[in-house]
Amino acid sequence: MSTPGLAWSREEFEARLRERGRSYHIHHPFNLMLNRGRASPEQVRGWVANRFLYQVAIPIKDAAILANCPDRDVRRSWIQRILDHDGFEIGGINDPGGIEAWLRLGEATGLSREEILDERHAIPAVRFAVDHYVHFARRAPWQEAVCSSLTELFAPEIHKQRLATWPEHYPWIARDGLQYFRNRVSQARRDVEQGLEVTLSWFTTRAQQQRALDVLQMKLDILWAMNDAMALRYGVDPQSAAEGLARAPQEAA
Ligand SMILES: O=C(O)c1cc(C(=O)O)c2c(n1)C(=O)C(=O)c1cc(C(=O)O)[nH]c1-2
Repeated sequence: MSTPGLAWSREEFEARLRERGRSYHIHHPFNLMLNRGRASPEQVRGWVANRFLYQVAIPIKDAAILANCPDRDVRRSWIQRILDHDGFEIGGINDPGGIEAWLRLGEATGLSREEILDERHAIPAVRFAVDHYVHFARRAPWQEAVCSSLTELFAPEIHKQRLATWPEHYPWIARDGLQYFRNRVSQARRDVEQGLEVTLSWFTTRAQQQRALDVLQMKLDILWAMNDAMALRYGVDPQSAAEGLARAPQEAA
C-alpha cells in the first residue's frame, strides 16, 4: 500500500494508469459481440459509421492540443498525429491517411462513402461523447489533454483482435478494408510512448497523479458511452451482454 499524499514513483504511477485498462471498451458487450464474430452486417456497419465521428474528431482534438502547447519539442512530434489521420502530400509522397483508410473500411463493409461522410447514421449520444473529447482538449491544460489520449495504451490489443478475428468471422468484408487496423498497431505504440513520457514527467505530485488517473478515466468513459449508445441502437446478442456484465466499468474503476 502507498502512503496517502506521497507521490507515486514513475513505475507505480504508470502501473496505475495501465490498471485502468480494466474499464477499456475492449470489455464492452458491443465490442465483445464485434470481435467474437457475433455481429450482423448491420451491426458492423452501424459501428463503422458511428466510429467515423471519432476518427474525424481526432485530428481536430490534436490540433487543439498543439494550439495550447507552448513546448516546441512536444509540438514537433505531436503534429505527426494530424498527418497520420488527415494524410499528407509532401515532397512527392502521398499518404491518404487514417480517415481515408476508415472510409475504405466502411466501403469494404458495404457502406457508401457518401453515407459515412454525411453522418446520416450518427447516434446523438455518440456525437455528444465525441464532442466532449474535443471540447476537453480545447479547454484543459495541454498536459491533461495529452493524458486523455492514453486510452491508446490499450488500443493495439483491440486492433490486433480485429485483425485476428474479423477475416474468419466476417468473410464478406474485403480484407483490404482492414488496413486501418494494421496501420494503427504501430502508430498507437509510438503515440503511447510520447503520451506516457509527457504524463509521467508532468504529473509529479500525488494530487496531480490522481488528477491524471481521473482524466484517463473520463476518456475511458467516453469510449464506453459510445459503445453503450451503439448497443442501444443496434442491439447486443445475449451471450455478449452476459459476458460484458461481468466487467462493468464501475466495478473495475
Ligand atoms: O479502435 C479503437 O478502439 C480505438 C481506440 C482509441 C482510443 O483508445 O482512444 C483510438 C483508436 N482506436 C484509434 O484508431 C486512434 O487513432 C486513436 C487516437 C486516439 C487519441 O485519443 O488520440 N485514440 C485512438
